[in-house]
Amino acid sequence: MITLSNIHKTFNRGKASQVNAVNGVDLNIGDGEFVVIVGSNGSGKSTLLNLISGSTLPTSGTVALDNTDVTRLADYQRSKWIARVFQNPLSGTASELSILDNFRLAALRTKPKGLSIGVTDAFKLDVKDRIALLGLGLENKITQPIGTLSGGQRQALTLLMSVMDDCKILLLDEPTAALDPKSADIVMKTADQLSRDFKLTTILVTHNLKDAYSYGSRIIQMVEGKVIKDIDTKHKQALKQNDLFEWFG
Ligand SMILES: Nc1ncnc2c1ncn2[C@@H]1O[C@H](COP(=O)(O)OP(=O)(O)OP(=O)(O)O)[C@@H](O)[C@H]1O
Repeated sequence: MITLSNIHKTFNRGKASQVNAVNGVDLNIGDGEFVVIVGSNGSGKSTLLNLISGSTLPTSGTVALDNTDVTRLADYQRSKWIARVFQNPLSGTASELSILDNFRLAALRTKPKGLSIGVTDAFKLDVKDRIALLGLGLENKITQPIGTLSGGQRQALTLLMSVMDDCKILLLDEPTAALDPKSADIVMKTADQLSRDFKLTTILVTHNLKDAYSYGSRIIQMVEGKVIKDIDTKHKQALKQNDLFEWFG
């Protein structure tokens, strides 16, 4: 589903501030894998996600999604494959608009410009059914401005909205970093459930090793822009949580 071949990303090339943020990464991620990327600050995790999403283009190397070379495609041109959720719960939604209107906008994300989606009874029912899956009782609040919800509720809805339109890849960049433990738990469980229900290929960047252990089918460690450890599904299954803490702690 995702193939990175000898990817490099250098910022500020030729200047004193030059950084080799991603430094020769080869990675093959198969359909339906839940990959967790861990590594210390500045090791290149977010840059790697940006290279996959297209919000950053590589200095060299290639990116393929679903066997299509997308190396030179911008992020909006990759949006039919990719949904992305960031750290800040405010970044994925429009505060003043109702939950329902936010879902309407999300449904339009990858549709041709000029297309509109009316808030029909069928659409409302579909949104309510999807929200009910979260088990947070938010299906009865769909006319409420989304800005009135807690960060965790909002992030769970952002996740749900991000997979409204048949995308295949879900990129999660520290989606729980700004949340309290209970909200973080809800968001991670939602991500896991959506990933399974929609058979998504998911990549999570996190500093939380417990989440990495609980949710990852594969765990990758980055250091200085390189992948230095890649624990595949078979080895992950045999792994104890403590092993992970010893390696990365
Ligand atoms: N747009 C940019 N311009 C210049 N340098 C950048 C840019 N984006 C990232 N970098 C640098 O590239 C390196 C990798 O950054 P990146 O954000 O990918 O690391 P990270 O592993 O996600 O870190 P963190 O865990 O702190 O979020 C860092 O040294 C960072 O300062």
